[in-house]
Amino acid sequence: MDLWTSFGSLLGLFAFIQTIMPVEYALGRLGSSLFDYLSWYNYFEVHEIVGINSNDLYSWVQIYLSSTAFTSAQRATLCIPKNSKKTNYTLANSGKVCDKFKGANVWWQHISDEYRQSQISFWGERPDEKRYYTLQISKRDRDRVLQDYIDHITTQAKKLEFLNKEKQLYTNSRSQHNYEFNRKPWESVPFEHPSTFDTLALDTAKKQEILNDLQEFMRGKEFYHRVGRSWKRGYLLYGPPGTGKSSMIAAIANFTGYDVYDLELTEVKSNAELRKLLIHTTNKSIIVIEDIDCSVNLSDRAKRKKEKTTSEMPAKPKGEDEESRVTLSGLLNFTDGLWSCCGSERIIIFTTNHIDKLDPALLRSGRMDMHIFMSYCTFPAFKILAQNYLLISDHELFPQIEAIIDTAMMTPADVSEILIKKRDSVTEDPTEALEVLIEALKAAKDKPKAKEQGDFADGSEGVEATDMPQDEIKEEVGNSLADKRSAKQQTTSERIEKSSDGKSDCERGAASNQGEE
Ligand SMILES: Nc1ncnc2c1ncn2[C@@H]1O[C@H](COP(=O)(O)OP(=O)(O)OP(=O)(O)O)[C@@H](O)[C@H]1O
Repeated sequence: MDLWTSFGSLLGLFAFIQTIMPVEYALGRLGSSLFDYLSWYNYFEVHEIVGINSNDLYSWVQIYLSSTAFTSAQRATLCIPKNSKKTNYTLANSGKVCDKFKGANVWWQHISDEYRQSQISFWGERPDEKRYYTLQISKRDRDRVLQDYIDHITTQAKKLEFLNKEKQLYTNSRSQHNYEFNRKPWESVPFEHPSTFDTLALDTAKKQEILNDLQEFMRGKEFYHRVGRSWKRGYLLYGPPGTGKSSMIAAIANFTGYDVYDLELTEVKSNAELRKLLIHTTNKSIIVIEDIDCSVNLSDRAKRKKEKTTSEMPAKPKGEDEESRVTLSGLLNFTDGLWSCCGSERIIIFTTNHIDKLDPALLRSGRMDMHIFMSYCTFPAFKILAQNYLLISDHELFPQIEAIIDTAMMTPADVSEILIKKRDSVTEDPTEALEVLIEALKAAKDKPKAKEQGDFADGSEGVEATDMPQDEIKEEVGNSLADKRSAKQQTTSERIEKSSDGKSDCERGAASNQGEE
């Protein structure tokens, strides 16, 4: 009798439920609950949209599943997104893949449902797409691996996203007019420079030292935090034109995967604008100021003060120009002032052909942590170029080249130029290319005398070598004396394009920024 009473009550309850929800729905829910209860597995849905917001986890899962390990899926969607060269791989609708984590098997399925939006828009009711992933995991493994697995997916996806991200090359160079209206401090294009540490002609030990330094820096988050320093590193690249300073920057960008901000200092009107530019750079980036000696008047303050007192020129009223242009102190604040800490994992690179012109304050450790001398082409550097351009690692003419290359003082750019013209010999015999190079090296060896007399074949003039004492330079940069000599000697061989007013771009850039102190 009791049984019949209970059955009657159940029917009553069922009738009541039926009045408030459709019967198919009730049966469907009942069926799926029963299925969930009896199944060996748990199912988790990761929706693309939660409420009105996009779900980050959906994107991470998508990136994670698109990694090559998952090309085992039977159904996949392939596409090449606009502005990308890489093929994107995603699970097709209802496509399923299996993954393994900590000994457990998990299955992912991608579902894409079309459904009618409940809201009536201006155009009437319209179908929309509801996309989500279903994660299937055995109940036995769920508590043991689920949280770790989700963390693993997020970490891996972030890494993949960073590696696959197209690097950008930013510049602040634009007219004042645009700047006022745009209010966008940087503009960018995809960064596609092919230079890498493999193609860079540089002594192996020096190359390795730089690579180690970069690696230490990139995994130094804990370290920088522990010692209370902001996570940034400064490199000063100096040496004659054509020794690979720009190529080195590109190689660093390709190695780290960081975006490059090429800061055109002559376009920056004030310290405040410089600060604004700095704030608008992202983490994991390289901020470059090329030819820094040409951008602002950064010559040694002590020297300039001395020059001022000996000259009869009346001093400018204090602060007259401070607000209207970038000053040395503004630049120093940019590199290690309070505002420089507003981001992390940043590399600042300055390049110069005239290290002797820079104020020592700019060179001190903490600002420029590593001073890298880009030298004339040495024999080990030549061997890298020979490998790149002629695909040879040895040749019977190599000893001849080794004997004269150091005294010839030829830049890697000049050597590359000769080898590139003779690249046809790759398919035949590289001997002709090497013979032409030997002739050029011999000619270059005899050239310094002519250079000192300003007797350039192309009509450009040599520049006065600096009178800065060697021990002073050595103290500043801590590199070998011989290297410094070469760095200074390059000033005599530098080619500067003269315009009709007789001034070089460098001279004009520096002149426009003079008198800031
Ligand atoms: N060390 C190098 N390794 C490989 N290629 C080099 C090297 N140096 C120069 N080159 C070649 O010469 C070209 C010019 O070099 P790059 O612009 O990097 O020199 P730079 O020192 O930055 O010159 P500048 O001071 O005039 O800007 C490069 O495109 C590259 O082909």
